[in-house]
Order: sequence, then structure tokens, then C-alpha cells
Amino acid sequence: MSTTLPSPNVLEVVGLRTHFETEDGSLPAVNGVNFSIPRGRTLALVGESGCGKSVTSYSILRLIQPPGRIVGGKILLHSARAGEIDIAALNEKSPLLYRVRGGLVSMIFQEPMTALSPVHTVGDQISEAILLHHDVSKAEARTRGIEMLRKVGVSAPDRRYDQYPHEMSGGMRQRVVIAMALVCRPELLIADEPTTALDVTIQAQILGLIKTLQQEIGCSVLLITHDLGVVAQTADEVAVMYLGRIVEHGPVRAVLKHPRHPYTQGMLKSIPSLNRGARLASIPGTVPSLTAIPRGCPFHPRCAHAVSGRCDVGAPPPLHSVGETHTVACVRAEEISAP
Ligand SMILES: Nc1ncnc2c1ncn2[C@@H]1O[C@H](COP(=O)(O)OP(=O)(O)OP(=O)(O)O)[C@@H](O)[C@H]1O
Repeated sequence: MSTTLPSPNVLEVVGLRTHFETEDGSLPAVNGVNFSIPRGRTLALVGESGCGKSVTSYSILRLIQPPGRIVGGKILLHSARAGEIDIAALNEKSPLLYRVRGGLVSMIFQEPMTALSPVHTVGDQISEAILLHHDVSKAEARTRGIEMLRKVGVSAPDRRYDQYPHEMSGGMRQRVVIAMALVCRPELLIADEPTTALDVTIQAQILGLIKTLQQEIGCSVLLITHDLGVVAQTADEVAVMYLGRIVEHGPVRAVLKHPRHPYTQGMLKSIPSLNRGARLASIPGTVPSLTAIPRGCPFHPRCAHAVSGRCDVGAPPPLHSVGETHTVACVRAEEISAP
């Protein structure tokens, strides 16, 4: 009898394309994105505002609303509990899609109040998540919910369980959201800018908490952030996005120590914590509109290394290998940035 070993990756995104149909045409917010996340590991998706990070993460949970639509690609969840599922191909009303959302894959949003209902107690909201995905009594759901609140560091959890979100601070609410996201022991957690709305000391606590619980549960994390400092602290791998495409991808150490794409280099130069004493430089210009994506390398109009006739013609450069698992989409990577 032959047995198939489970894939080492919990998620494989293959050629994902998500477009918004507008009066100006079909806008490619996510334009052929490929990545995978090994079990138990963290991949950070980074880039400036508008580069397609959130649309990628919303696509994974099929939360894109019209006029947005997944127009191509696969989102393969290799679930240890439910087998292989192509989330992109699931019918909107498929019971499997309900099982994926909040059960196998869960999500933490930037602003906790997006995820929490103001008119229900936090306990009701946590137990609802449990009852939706597990066949347990209400009393058992309450016990599990209170235990989860304790795990995420909420003091007096049995009292807090019966409180409403507005009775809590922003940091405490984000802990409740994490409790809700992890109480069903998802195989993948998507954290979309989970600490941006919080002050700096609370940010570090929340990132630490996500990491501790990730290890305990053994889930993988897709971390969406524009903050490379957060990436350095939390992720194993990083994928840098620009105008709907991944332009650099690799282990965090390699990418942050020897960034090979001028866009990644520019982002790194603009982080105060990584540039103590050095003059901070911001990337010139702004991200172009999806209605006017530059020809050739989409970054060339903002790139100090761009060469006419090479960088501004033809199709966008594909990713090529510059290290064992380090890839970059720049035709001049070898000339401008040998480590
Ligand atoms: N409903 C919509 N209609 C048209 N375009 C949209 C819509 N929602 C998003 N977009 C476009 O998709 C692109 C990607 O947006 P996305 O929110 O994924 O960026 P992001 O990298 O997550 O930015 P941020 O850090 O600001 O959240 C942007 O150009 C945005 O304008």
C-alpha cells in the first residue's frame, strides 16, 4: 500500500491574478503572484501601500468583493485535516469554503474593531467561532474561550469574557481578535498589518504573542506588513511586492542583509531602526496607478539604476535565482548588487 506524504508547504499560491473591473478597464491588483509557505513557518509579504498585499491575502480567503475578482491561478491549501483544497476554485457556497474560513485558515486584521462586533460580548464572539467549527456544548465552548483568553494574556479572563469590545483598550481588543483567530487551531494564520494601529510597546508584545502561539499550535503565518523592522523580528522568509508582482523573495537574513532589487534596497534605506546614524533616504516618486503600469520593469521610472533600452522595454523581468532560495526580478541585479 502506498501512502502519500503531506506536502511540506501548507499553502502554495500559483500564478494568482486578482483584478478590479472598473470604468478604466480591468486593473491587475495582483498580477501573477507565486509563493509557498512551509508548515510552521512565517512568510512576510511587504511593500508600499497599494502594491497588492491586502488583495493577495483577501484572495486567499476569497473575501474579494465585486468589482474585484480572482481571474487566474491556484490557491492550494495542503491541509493536514482536510486534504488538498484549491481555494480559488471553490464554489462561493461550498461547505468547504466555510471550513477554510476561520477553521483551517484564519485572519487577523489591522484594526481590531473590523473583526469584532460592538453589540456582542467578546465571549459570545469567541464561542461562536468555536461552535461554528466544533461539535461541543455551549458550556465547553465557554471553558475553551476563557482558556484561550488566558493564553493571549487577558487578565481576569472569566470576567473579561462577558465584556463588550468597547470596554477594552486597543491592545486588549487585538488580543481578543488573536484569541478568536487561533481558538480553532488553524493551519494558516493571515495577519494583515496586525500591529499598525497599536503603539510601539504594545506592537512588540502582540508580535511576540503571535510567535509564541504559532509555535504552540504549529501553524504557519502569512504576515502582511509595510514595516521591514517587523519582518526582521518575526519572519523566516520575505516576499517583496511592487505593483501586484513579487520582485524579490528569499530568506529574511539574505534579503535584508543583501537586498538585490533596487526597490528592496530603497525600502531598507528608509527604515530608521536599521539605519542608525545613516541619512534616511526615501524612494523617489510614488507607486504608479494600475491604469498606467510602466512598460518593462514597472519600477524603472523610480529606479536610480534603470537603463534606457533595457529596463523600460518588453515584459516585466521574471524572477531569477541569485542564491539558493533567493530570487529577484531585476535584469541588472548582478551588475548593481553583488553581495
Ligand atoms: N475596490 C477596489 N476597486 C479598485 N481598485 C482597488 C479596489 N481595492 C483595491 N484596489 C487596488 O488594488 C491595489 C492593491 O491594493 P492593496 O490594498 O492590496 O494594497 P496594499 O499593498 O495592501 O496597501 P495597504 O498597505 O495600503 O493596505 C491598489 O492599487 C488599490 O487601489
